[in-house]
Amino acid sequence: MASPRPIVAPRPVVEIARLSKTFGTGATKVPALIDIDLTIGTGEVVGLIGPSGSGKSTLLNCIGCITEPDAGTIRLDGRAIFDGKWLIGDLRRLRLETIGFIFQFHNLLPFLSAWENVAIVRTLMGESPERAKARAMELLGYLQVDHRADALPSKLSGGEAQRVAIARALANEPRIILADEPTAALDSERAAIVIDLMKQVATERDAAVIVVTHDEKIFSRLDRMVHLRDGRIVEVVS
Ligand SMILES: Nc1ncnc2c1ncn2[C@@H]1O[C@H](COP(=O)(O)OP(=O)(O)OP(=O)(O)O)[C@@H](O)[C@H]1O
Repeated sequence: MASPRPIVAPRPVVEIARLSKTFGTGATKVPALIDIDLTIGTGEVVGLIGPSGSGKSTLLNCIGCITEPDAGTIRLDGRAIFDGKWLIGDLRRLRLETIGFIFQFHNLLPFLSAWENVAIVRTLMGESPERAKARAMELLGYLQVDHRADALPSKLSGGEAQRVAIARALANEPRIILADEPTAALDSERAAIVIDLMKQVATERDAAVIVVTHDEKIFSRLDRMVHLRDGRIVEVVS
């Protein structure tokens, strides 16, 4: 009999303090994030909610080390990443090792099969092609889409493509999964399955999942909803 999974207290994976970001200068100045404080732990699926232009994508991109904040601090998986400036020289490698990205329109490479789209992440990390394929097949199996491993993205349904995209986001065993409108192209049932899968991934793999979404049909499945308005957190609903 398999031994039960030990109960582990959540630990912070994303720690943000007083984070600010302004785009442009002078008359075109836009404060996109103002004094953001947010801590997200293992096992959590957190939604970033708010009207268009409220700063959701900017916050996701700062956590993903794609956009450089102006001020504040970011710690990812216990490591200081930003403190008024980047503290890590190779941000590309940091992203490759720590973060999995999932996008609205899955962003799979159209000329690679489902398994190749997943395996490429492992080969970029230096793994041999054989091992990378084996790992890709395992992840596609975990997401119950391995029967479509040889299909090109254009031949996958929306739900299948999003599962492959999640498998790809997991390929580097990230502690942090960032998803930008991952369910916008899916119907209610498939959207619910995708969010439940993310919750399963967060719990089983000690990861934190952050989802930017306008999709009201998934709100009830999120552990926490962080509401942004004009660059500030105005409400957090658990
Ligand atoms: N690269 C940029 N250059 C200038 N302004 C920007 C840039 N990116 C975002 N902004 C501005 O920063 C503010 C926050 O934008 P952001 O994209 O984070 O909002 P959002 O909540 O994700 O919006 P949406 O729901 O429409 O995607 C907006 O006023 C936007 O116009």
